[in-house]
Amino acid sequence: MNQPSPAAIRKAPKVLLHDHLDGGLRPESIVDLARDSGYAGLPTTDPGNLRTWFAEASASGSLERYLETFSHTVGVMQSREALVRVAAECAEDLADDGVVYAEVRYAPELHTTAGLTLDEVVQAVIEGFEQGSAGRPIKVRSLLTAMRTQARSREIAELAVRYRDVGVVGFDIAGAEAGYPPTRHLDAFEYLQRENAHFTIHAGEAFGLPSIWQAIQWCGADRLGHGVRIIDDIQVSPDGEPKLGRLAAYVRDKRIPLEMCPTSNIQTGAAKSIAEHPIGLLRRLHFRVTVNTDNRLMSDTTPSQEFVKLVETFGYGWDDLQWFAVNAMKSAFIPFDERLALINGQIKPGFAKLKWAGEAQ
Ligand SMILES: O=c1[nH]cnc2c1ncn2[C@H]1C[C@H](O)[C@@H](CO)O1
Ligand SMILES: [Zn+2]
Repeated sequence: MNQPSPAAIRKAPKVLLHDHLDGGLRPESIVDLARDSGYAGLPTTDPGNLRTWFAEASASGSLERYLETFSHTVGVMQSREALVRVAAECAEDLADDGVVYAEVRYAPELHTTAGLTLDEVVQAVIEGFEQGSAGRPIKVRSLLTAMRTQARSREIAELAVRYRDVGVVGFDIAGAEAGYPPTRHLDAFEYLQRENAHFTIHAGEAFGLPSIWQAIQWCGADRLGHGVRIIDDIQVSPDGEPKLGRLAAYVRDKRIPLEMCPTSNIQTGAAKSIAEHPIGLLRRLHFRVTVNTDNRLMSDTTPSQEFVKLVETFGYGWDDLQWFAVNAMKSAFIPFDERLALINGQIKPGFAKLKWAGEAQ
């Protein structure tokens, strides 16, 4: 079996569960949209400099500072046309990078300052994903996010349920984590559970175990956004023997998916480096780990790039990469039969072809 090169990783069928729509704009489009809409707040109107600006401004070591840069992307995503364009380009860029299935999230409440209704926002994004996916081997679905610092989670949860059969597959909360625990939005989560709806919660990124514990045991999260701090509940003895605390054991036993985003975690200070990122240990311990981008613009990354970094750092081979892709597909919020069809019809055959490329079968 050959080793995964960056070019081959790009061709591999990938699955993305944690990617923010307002964190993945093309710099060229931000400049265009700012000009068309009269948004005057950009730090520069040169697309190359803008790309560098986002990456540098996002690498402060603090989630709160990381989130400040979103004012510029959200600022140019206030019209139907802008949302359709950004969503279509998102689907195109992910398909170009070899992603076969993506759940892309955004907060509808952030896109209403120029007068769009929440429904109009959701419809525009669905339309954009459909446009960008047409004729490309990718399926893109929406997750609706409520901002945990605001008080609209129940309303957004209801919106997610209203659009569940036409492209929205789940719900999430995001934004500053410290001081805004998941239980603040318990009403929304209980509503979603009664509706048999799916949701993930950003937890264990900028706050520790209590946030993860609440997300799972109080709120009933199906998946964890990041969840890196679960490492605080795992002790490794000097001889390398791991000991899992009760919460870590629960997360592993229940196969709760961790939506890990290595580059973003380094920028926000949730991990020191790729080599020290908990993903290495969690993969070894067979947690249900998935690999994601979080914000391709702010983190100056792509799904392939995240895998390239992991291959370089941990020496992962094709079997590891396939394991991450299958884990992610199993954890998606689309129906079981559709997940199975993607695993057997696209992911496994795609990896088989790459693994043995150039070698006798
Ligand atoms: O990694 C993150 N943690 C918490 N909140 C985040 C992260 N990435 C993006 N967000 C916020 C900023 C966006 O405006 C919002 C909706 O996508 O979600
Ligand atoms: Zn995120």
